[in-house]
Amino acid sequence: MAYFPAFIKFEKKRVLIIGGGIIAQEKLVHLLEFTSDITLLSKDFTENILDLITLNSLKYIKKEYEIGDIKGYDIIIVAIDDISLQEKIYIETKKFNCLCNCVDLPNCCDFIFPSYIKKGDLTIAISTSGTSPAFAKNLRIYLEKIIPNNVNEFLKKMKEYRKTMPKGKDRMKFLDKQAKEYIEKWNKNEI
Ligand SMILES: C[C@@]1(CC(=O)O)C2=NC(=C\c3[nH]c(c(CCC(=O)O)c3CC(=O)O)Cc3[nH]c(c(CC(=O)O)c3CCC(=O)O)/C=C3\N/C(=C\2)[C@@H](CCC(=O)O)[C@]3(C)CC(=O)O)/[C@H]1CCC(=O)O
Ligand SMILES: NC(=O)c1ccc[n+]([C@@H]2O[C@H](COP(=O)([O-])OP(=O)(O)OC[C@H]3O[C@@H](n4cnc5c(N)ncnc54)[C@H](O)[C@@H]3O)[C@@H](O)[C@H]2O)c1
Repeated sequence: MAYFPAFIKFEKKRVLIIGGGIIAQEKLVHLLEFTSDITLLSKDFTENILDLITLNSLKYIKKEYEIGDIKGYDIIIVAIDDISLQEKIYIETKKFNCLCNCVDLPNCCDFIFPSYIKKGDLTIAISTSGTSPAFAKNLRIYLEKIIPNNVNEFLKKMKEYRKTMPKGKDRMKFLDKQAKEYIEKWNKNEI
């Protein structure tokens, strides 16, 4: 079944990453752009993860996973190199009101990580529904090069218009025209 693309508010959401290797590190780096309420639990951690823990004052627990460790968290990322334990943890998460992502098992993911571009208020998320993460990554690299760096300045202007102009058809038309003109200029390399 296809995944519904949504942007999740992380406010008041407690995140637990299980695992302390390369993939846990990649997921951590991405999550840190959106929240710092992240706890890590693992038998061991890479030096880079330990640096990120210190830099962002994150909580961490150095131990082997035991049943019950996921209790109290809202979002669980299972980034261990033990696939059968990933599945067991996913099944365990179903007893709790939380969302789980297992890095090796798309079938055991309530959500998947997209490849994404973030430039100020603009976020573009790319997913291949798990079919080809390598393609998602390379499409992200391609799009990153063509999206103008000053796009957030344009968005700030649009935000101001939406704040100051009265709601209604005239405002809708005006905003649509501004957006259309910005993209036309971008196409003509005039930005
Ligand atoms: C996008 C990105 C986001 C992120 O990680 O934040 C992400 N994977 C990235 C990179 C990447 N992952 C893998 C490669 C090697 C090449 C390849 O396999 O293609 C590369 C490329 C590289 O690293 O160069 C291997 C891999 N990945 C998964 C499996 C398990 C499986 O498929 O069964 C295996 C096999 C493991 C093995 O066999 O060892 C599973 C998932 N990986 C996803 C996301 C989700 C689906 C996203 C989608 O819908 O496309 C999903 C389902 C679950 C999840 O992780 O949430 C990030 C790029 C970030 C960026 O740079 O922009
Ligand atoms: N989804 C993706 O994007 C993606 C991409 C590539 C690889 N993978 C998969 O991700 C998994 C992790 O890869 P990695 O390179 O980070 O591995 P790794 O060996 O570097 O790290 C595994 C970590 O899990 C911890 N761990 C293992 N069993 C544990 C347990 N019972 N309790 C607590 N901690 C435990 C280890 O201590 C280690 O820190 C692999 O199975 C790999 O196939 C996923």
